[in-house]
Amino acid sequence: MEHFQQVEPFDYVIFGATGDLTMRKLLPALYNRLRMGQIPDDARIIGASRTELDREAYVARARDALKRFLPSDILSPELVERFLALLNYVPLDSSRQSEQWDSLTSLFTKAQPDRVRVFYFATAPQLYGSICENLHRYGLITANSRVVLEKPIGTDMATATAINDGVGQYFPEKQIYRIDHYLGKETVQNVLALRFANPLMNAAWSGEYIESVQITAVETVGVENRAAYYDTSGALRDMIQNHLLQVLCLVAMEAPDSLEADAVRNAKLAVLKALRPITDATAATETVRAQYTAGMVDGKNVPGYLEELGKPSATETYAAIRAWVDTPRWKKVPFYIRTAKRSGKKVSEIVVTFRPSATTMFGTTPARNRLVLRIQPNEGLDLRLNVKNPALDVFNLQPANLDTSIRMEGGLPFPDSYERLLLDAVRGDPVLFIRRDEVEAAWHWAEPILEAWKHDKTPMQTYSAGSYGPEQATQLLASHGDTWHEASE
Ligand SMILES: NC(=O)C1=CN([C@@H]2O[C@H](COP(=O)(O)OP(=O)(O)OC[C@H]3O[C@@H](n4cnc5c(N)ncnc54)[C@H](OP(=O)(O)O)[C@@H]3O)[C@@H](O)[C@H]2O)C=CC1
Ligand SMILES: O=C1O[C@H](COP(=O)(O)O)[C@@H](O)[C@H](O)[C@H]1O
Repeated sequence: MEHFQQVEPFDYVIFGATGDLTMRKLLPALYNRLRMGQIPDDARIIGASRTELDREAYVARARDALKRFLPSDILSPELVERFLALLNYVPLDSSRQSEQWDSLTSLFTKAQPDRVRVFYFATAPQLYGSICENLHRYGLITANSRVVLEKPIGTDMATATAINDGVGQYFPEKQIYRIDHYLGKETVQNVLALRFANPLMNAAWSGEYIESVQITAVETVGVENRAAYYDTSGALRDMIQNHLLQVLCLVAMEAPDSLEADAVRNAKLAVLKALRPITDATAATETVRAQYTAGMVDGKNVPGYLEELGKPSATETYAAIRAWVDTPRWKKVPFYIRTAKRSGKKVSEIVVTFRPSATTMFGTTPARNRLVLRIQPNEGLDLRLNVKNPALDVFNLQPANLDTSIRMEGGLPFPDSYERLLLDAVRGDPVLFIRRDEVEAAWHWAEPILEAWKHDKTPMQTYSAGSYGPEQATQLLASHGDTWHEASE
């Protein structure tokens, strides 16, 4: 099975090796891929960060992280030891020139020059340029090297350009892998299968049949220990400019010629470029922003955003936007996007509502067909159709739901989105990573909204933690005769 094919031997250098992302996501994901037989025993994972640790101390941290972030039933002592044997650690301030780099370069002196080398930047984006400069200075970049960039790629166009220029000076675009973990989700990739492998869907996938699209990613967590980062970001930068626009692209794009990286990225780019600008003049009617106040989530009282932060802030923890894709396919189809912290539940989904049937033969108007693609949790899809109500002699209708779960073969749990992406970088397959022009097109659309918000064109609303969001978000849809789909429906 291709899914379980072993990749070629590689060296993965993780900058930011002691950080939250590495411990919570990257090491557990790599362990899981070793467990699946995809990582050869002569692969190497080299952690680098400033904290002075020897290899043993780093391995102890990694061992704890696996225990903490993976279910115990998948942690076999033998596999854990095999995984830990791949680890090395180098204390290194990667943004400065120093002899500390010699420890890293010495690990590569005997390495075959064509062995795959992945440099993963799990650290602050302002360091990316100087890390690349040092990688170049110390002769670490080879023809078979790739660099993986974590989000955020900037907080606006100017900062994104600075990051991309800084990295682009040392790595050609084809060696740069900008990660968006939503593209690593199986159920997000499934949008392509559903649309293009099913003539039934493909034929109906346009404004002729589709009335509206909703893309939701809401979560119960607040900003917790990431408050310092989040307050400089907010819902639009943190989730919409990247993850949710990428999902929108997959829903709205024209069929790519193939699944080759540039074919898919060109198709997504065309969507991003077709997004209707939202400006100071339209922000008030097309966008909603809000902050959570104290409330109850999962049966527990939780404080409001400003209380958590301990200072005033104009950062939104909720955003809802009515977006328009100005292409012939999507004429008159609103795309509603929303994201929230401290929502009543954690749900990511795409809801496609079809136009009503024009038939009058049943006396009543049939309910609209509706397709719900559950990204998470309960990964699957649900298609609402109309059938005859069998309990009645007269022709009356009732809704019938074709609901199916998407499951892993053999009942395996869904892989974490990082698993696939981490190894795609080794394989040299950038299809699920973001090209520079996509990042820029996304900022081109998002930045004027942020500007309008800065000018207070859209008032900051509030919502209670644990609720569905502010009333104004309901109004955003009501003005088009729509309602948000809430996952329990
Ligand atoms: N945590 C998460 O869930 C997510 C994080 N990200 C992104 O991933 C990146 C890392 O996030 P996160 O792990 O949370 O952050 P942390 O603050 O937890 O970790 C930052 C890491 O960078 C290291 N570091 C800082 N400065 C240097 C330096 N000059 N040279 C070498 N290493 C350095 C730190 O170690 P030391 O102090 O020892 O140097 C630490 O290992 C950020 O860009 C973040 O936006 C993206 C999505 C989710
Ligand atoms: O990138 C991010 O995503 C998470 C939500 O990811 P999910 O896979 O759990 O839906 C979000 O919590 C975080 O703020 C954001 O930076």
